[in-house]
Amino acid sequence: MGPPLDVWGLSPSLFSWWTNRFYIYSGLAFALSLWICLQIIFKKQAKNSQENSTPKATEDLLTNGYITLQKKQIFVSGVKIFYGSQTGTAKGFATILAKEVTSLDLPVTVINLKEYDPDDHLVEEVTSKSVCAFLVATYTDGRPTESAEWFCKWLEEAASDFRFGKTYLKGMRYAVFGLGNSAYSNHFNKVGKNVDKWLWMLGAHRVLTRGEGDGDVVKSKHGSIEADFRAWETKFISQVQALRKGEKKSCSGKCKKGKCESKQQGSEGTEPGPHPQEEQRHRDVEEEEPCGSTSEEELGGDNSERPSSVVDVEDLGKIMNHMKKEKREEEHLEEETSLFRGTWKNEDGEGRAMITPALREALTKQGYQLIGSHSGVKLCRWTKSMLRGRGGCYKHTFYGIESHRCMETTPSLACANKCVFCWRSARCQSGAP
Ligand SMILES: Cc1cc2nc3c(=O)[nH]c(=O)nc-3n(C[C@H](O)[C@H](O)[C@H](O)COP(=O)(O)O)c2cc1C
Repeated sequence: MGPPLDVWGLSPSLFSWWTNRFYIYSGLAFALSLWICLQIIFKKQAKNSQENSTPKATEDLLTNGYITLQKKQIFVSGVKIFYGSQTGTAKGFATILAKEVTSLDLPVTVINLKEYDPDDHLVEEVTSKSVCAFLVATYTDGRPTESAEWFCKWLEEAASDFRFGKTYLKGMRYAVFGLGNSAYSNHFNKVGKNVDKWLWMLGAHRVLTRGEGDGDVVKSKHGSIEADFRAWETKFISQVQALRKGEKKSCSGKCKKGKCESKQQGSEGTEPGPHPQEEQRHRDVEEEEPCGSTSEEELGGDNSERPSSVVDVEDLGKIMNHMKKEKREEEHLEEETSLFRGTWKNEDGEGRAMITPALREALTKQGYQLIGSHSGVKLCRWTKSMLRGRGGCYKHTFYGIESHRCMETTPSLACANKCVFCWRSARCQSGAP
């Protein structure tokens, strides 16, 4: 028994509170935790409803009382339409296409190739996020229009110049529509084919198979050059819409050989894939998937690789056998070669080294003997040819010069010109001092 109430001077109610204090404390603690839980739930609900009420890409999120601006990702910033026209057909098509693109609410620029300097501006397309459409006509002997002459010349040279490399235009997205007439069977649409091929060789990403406009109404795929263009234009617009949403069409295997450029390049690999419904929609619109296969086939090579700019004929067999390995090495070599212009130093840290480890490895593999860090030398392939009884080079055949006894050299590995064929070595071969 505890002491009597009077002893503590407590009233009976206070006493009962005191004896039941444990239950009262527990009750209070429970009520407090319940209140906290409810607060958390209400806050979460409020946040969710706010998130759902505004599109994710454009919303300004209220977080902890601070406004955070979330950037909208732009997949296509606009469309640039380049045309090479003589009698106005390509120009007219460019105007029609521009109107269609404008209706998508996308900025569009129509550019006459005559007023465009690829040397200054083409590389901008790598980062511009534009989609470039080329509408180019073919003229006599497969030549471009006067207005597109310089552009084509530049592109052709760049595509075969290893200094530009196979990734010069990586990131650029393009589609080509060629205008021609199949009556000129030998050169039908040659300019369109070439522009498509050269851009591809420079690493640009073809977003749509090349369109071929045929002025011969009998042979034209859609009945006329205008109909050919309309069919291509529909595909192009559909493709731009898909790209704009950040979609990347997958290959359904409809393209030739079942190969899809989008798979090979992977340059847009970060972009999310298409929704099944969207994909179906595109299939409905298109006769074939917009994956490019043209240039790869024209070049007759493995689709997985762009053609190499420098191929030693003697090593062709080996190169073919080790295509992928070579490609990796060439990229490495390209990287290392660019160091000549910059900061690479030799092992002693003195001045610029003339040969990098990667270049050394590549040249050794091609059969060159390296001299110091500056030169390379290799037995002329005609020497082997002569020894095998297969004849010598033209200098021997025509002029009796025993050039096969000479050695093919790369006089200076540090030469800034990087000519594909070195005339100094040619002089050496011909026996000149
Ligand atoms: C003189 C002349 C030569 C042509 N040569 C070719 C040719 O070699 N290959 C080809 O596919 N089309 C050739 N064509 C067809 C044109 O490419 C075709 O008419 C095209 O639509 C012209 O486009 P443009 O009006 O924009 O200049 C030639 C047309 C003309 C008038």
